[in-house]
Amino acid sequence: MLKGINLVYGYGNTTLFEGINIEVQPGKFTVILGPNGAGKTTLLKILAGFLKPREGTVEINDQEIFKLPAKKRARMLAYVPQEPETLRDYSVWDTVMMGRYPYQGFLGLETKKDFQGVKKAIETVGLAGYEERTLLSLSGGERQRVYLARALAQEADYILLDEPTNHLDLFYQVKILSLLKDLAAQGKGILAVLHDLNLASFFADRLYLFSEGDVITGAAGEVLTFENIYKAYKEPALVVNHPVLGIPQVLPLIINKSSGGKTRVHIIGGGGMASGIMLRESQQGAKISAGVLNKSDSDWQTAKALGAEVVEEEPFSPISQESYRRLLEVLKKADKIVVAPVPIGPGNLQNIEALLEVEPKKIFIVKPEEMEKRDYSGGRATYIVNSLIKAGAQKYPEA
Ligand SMILES: Nc1ncnc2c1ncn2[C@@H]1O[C@H](COP(=O)(O)OP(=O)(O)OP(=O)(O)O)[C@@H](O)[C@H]1O
Repeated sequence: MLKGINLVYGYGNTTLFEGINIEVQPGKFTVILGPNGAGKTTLLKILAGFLKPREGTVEINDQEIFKLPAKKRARMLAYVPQEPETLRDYSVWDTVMMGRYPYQGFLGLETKKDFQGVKKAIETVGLAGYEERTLLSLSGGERQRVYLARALAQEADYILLDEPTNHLDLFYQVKILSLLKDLAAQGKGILAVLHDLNLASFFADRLYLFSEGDVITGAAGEVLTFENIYKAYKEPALVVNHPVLGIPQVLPLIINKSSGGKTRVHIIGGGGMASGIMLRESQQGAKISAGVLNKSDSDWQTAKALGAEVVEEEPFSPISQESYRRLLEVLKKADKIVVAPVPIGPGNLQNIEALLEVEPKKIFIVKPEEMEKRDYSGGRATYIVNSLIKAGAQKYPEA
């Protein structure tokens, strides 16, 4: 196991992070995420033994990394930088051969094993035929694969990589991350700094998300939540569960937030049924509100991400008197109220009952003809909706 224990670091008088603990397990693919300048590269360099922390220590297989002789350390741990500070124009072959240095004696004589290791590493990253090319003649993505090949040739137990995909096209990103995942499956401990939350969600066994000088850790489903992402990046994003893979996928908001609009649209939803409507109304310039929604519900996340006013309750809690009072206030302010095609159980029944207190003409119901099918309130919701329609409520137009 590679462990960073109670790490404290800062440059000059500043403190970048304090008391960080991180574990890289053999057989696992671990990923560090976080905003620009959070300290990801710094942490990686500390774990690789290149920077000494102000406090805390790094242990590799129970030995303190800073006490290990360089060659021994290099047999245990390989580091793949983003781009080395000074780039000498070595050939691809010679660069990858540098990975064999920890196995070579004083005279640096290359053995058959070194030769085979380099050849195999170059093939693995898809650069066979490039052996004689020099680094400066390569594209950024090809160069990145050379550094990865050098780390593979090093045959270390742990591979630490700083943004190994940042120059790669989407398909090479997936290829390289799949390769790292395979290496983890073969028993290596892989730690990579990534920026792409969705690829991290797919590939990582464990995530560390830098957030306000600390790290949030766990599996993708635990770390990549609306709240954690907002806390770390100070930006709202939609987090949706991938329908097939069942992992979180993060969509940055590249649409208008709802703050500027004049028309107030309130949306009653839940369970993701209202997210599309919220996005549509928001894009059309409405100032939206939503609720009552349970916190962390996917519609709640969307509403929050869009900057909507949300009447909210704790997860799985019924609507309290206070929330109901707030709901009525928000409904009265709204110019338009949209009822999404949600199943109506006891919680949402109160949302529907509240509609009896507002002007029916401003109510729009999605697929009212299917109301009965999703009514789990013993017919009460259908009765209310039908009477609202009689009094002037309308069908919400399909997108
Ligand atoms: N040698 C240095 N001297 C002073 N400040 C530094 C030094 N190296 C990094 N920093 C600062 O420390 C902070 C963290 O840098 P680091 O490179 O670890 O961040 P990062 O999370 O990897 O960022 P990015 O996502 O932009 O690559 C940044 O504000 C950076 O400017």
